[in-house]
Amino acid sequence: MVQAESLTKRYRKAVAVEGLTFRVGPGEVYALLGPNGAGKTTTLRLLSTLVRPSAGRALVAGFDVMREPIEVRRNLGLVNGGMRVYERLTGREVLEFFAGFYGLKGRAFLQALDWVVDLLEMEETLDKKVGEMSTGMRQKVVIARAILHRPKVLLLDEATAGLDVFARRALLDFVKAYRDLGHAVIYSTHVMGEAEEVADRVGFLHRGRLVYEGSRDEALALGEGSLERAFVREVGRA
Ligand SMILES: Nc1ncnc2c1ncn2[C@@H]1O[C@H](COP(=O)(O)OP(=O)(O)OP(=O)(O)O)[C@@H](O)[C@H]1O
Repeated sequence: MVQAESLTKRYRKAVAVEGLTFRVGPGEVYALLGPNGAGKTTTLRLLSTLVRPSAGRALVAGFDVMREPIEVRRNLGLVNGGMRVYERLTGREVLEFFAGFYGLKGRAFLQALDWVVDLLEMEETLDKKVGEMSTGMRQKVVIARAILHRPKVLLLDEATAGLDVFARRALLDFVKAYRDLGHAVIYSTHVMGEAEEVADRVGFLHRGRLVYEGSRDEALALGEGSLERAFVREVGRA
């Protein structure tokens, strides 16, 4: 579902991502782990066609991010921590607005709406203004608008930032549920405990390079039960 080969992004003064090669299959959560500045956000921006690679290539659902950006976007959902939502609209209005971008109108929109409302248990957000919602409700609206078109690939970038314990729980459960529908999920975070829970495989990013990749269980064994220990050990060796 996602295939990156020697993916590289250089800025004038910095190399954000260098020679990344990894794959994520259907029904798999791949956790991209690294501290701030490791290159996680840049990797997700490259995959979502928001920035162009300096070298290498990436395919999303079989489409090339450089040559077929529209098809890539059609097959992709992106959730950032701290995404803003129009405060004056209700949940339903936000979703209707975004559905328009995906060409979901009339019956198709209502079907998509039913589907996300069921999946995210967000009935109560539909007639409420975003400005009057709890952070957990807002987060559901943010996720719902990212998946209305049922993307095969879902990218989450520090998506639990600023969430309380209930909202975080709901998000982690949603990630697993979305994976169980057979979709590919890339979960980027610096919070190792979250990856321990949701990841099938993990990749450790350090200064733009993938320094380790393995199944969650392999990584846990490497760190004697702790991903954080495994991370520190592998980064130390790199
Ligand atoms: N537009 C840009 N121009 C110049 N340098 C950039 C740009 N975007 C990112 N970088 C640099 O690339 C490196 C990786 O940044 P990136 O945001 O991808 O890291 P990250 O792992 O997502 O960290 P964070 O969690 O802080 O966003 C950093 O050194 C950053 O300063």
